[in-house]
Amino acid sequence: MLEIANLSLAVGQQTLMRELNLQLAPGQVHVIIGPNGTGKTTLLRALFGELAPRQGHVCFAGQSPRQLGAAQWRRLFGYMPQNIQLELELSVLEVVVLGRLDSLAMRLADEDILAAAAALQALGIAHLADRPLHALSGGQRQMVLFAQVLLRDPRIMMLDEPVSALDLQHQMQLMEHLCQQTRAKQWVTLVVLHDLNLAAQFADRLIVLADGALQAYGPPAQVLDAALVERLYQVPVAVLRDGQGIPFLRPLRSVSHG
Ligand SMILES: Nc1ncnc2c1ncn2[C@@H]1O[C@H](COP(=O)(O)OP(=O)(O)OP(=O)(O)O)[C@@H](O)[C@H]1O
Repeated sequence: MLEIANLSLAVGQQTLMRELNLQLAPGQVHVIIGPNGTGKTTLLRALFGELAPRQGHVCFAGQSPRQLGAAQWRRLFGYMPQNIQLELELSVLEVVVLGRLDSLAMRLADEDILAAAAALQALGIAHLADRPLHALSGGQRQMVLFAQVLLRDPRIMMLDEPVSALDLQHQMQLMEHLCQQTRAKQWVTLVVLHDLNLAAQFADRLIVLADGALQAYGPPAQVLDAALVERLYQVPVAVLRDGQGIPFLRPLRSVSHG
């Protein structure tokens, strides 16, 4: 269990999060949604230990970052930040193997190469293995960085807008793989998404952030409705539901065009 207790975050004078309390269970996909600039990335950075909380604390399996030490704490995480700009000469396979940098001790075992190749295969991008990273498209790079973070095999998986450059097929592939691995490996998974329909389809729990505070938390079928979305984004939406009550949202244009 990843516990977030009474967590308040600030950057300079600006308070970004007030008294956040959450208990995030292993084996579940938690999708963070909310408007631009509401602190989603800041929350991930704070969990990873890049930003000290102003108040409150986090702990995993009963242990705090202070008890574990910073290096050991970060070793719990697979973290794929937003918009990574990498102009590396390394090949795709080499970049994916770097997911195991902590344990490599500057030596590559066959098993590391095989694991990287298997991750590329599982994501349908094995054909990219020998290409230099800088020669890939934005979406291809995003899939490669996902493969890299998979190779860490963390306890806590955090992905910040991992599908922002992906086409529909690769969005579904990445999210399906993430859900399946979250169940199989019992990760505590946190994903930031802006696509509310993708969030509704794949989240076990939604974490809704706005105005520096938690607005709602729970299964999408319970949490996501027109009133919440209109309040968050000031956009009118129509909401349909499938047989399981999973909402499907359609934003409505304010001016009718005929
Ligand atoms: N290092 C920093 N110094 C000053 N302000 C910052 C810093 N990092 C973030 N902020 C501010 O904190 C707020 C929250 O930023 P954050 O990146 O966490 O938002 P977000 O919810 O992830 O946004 P987006 O959906 O646009 O990615 C923004 O107003 C941003 O300008």
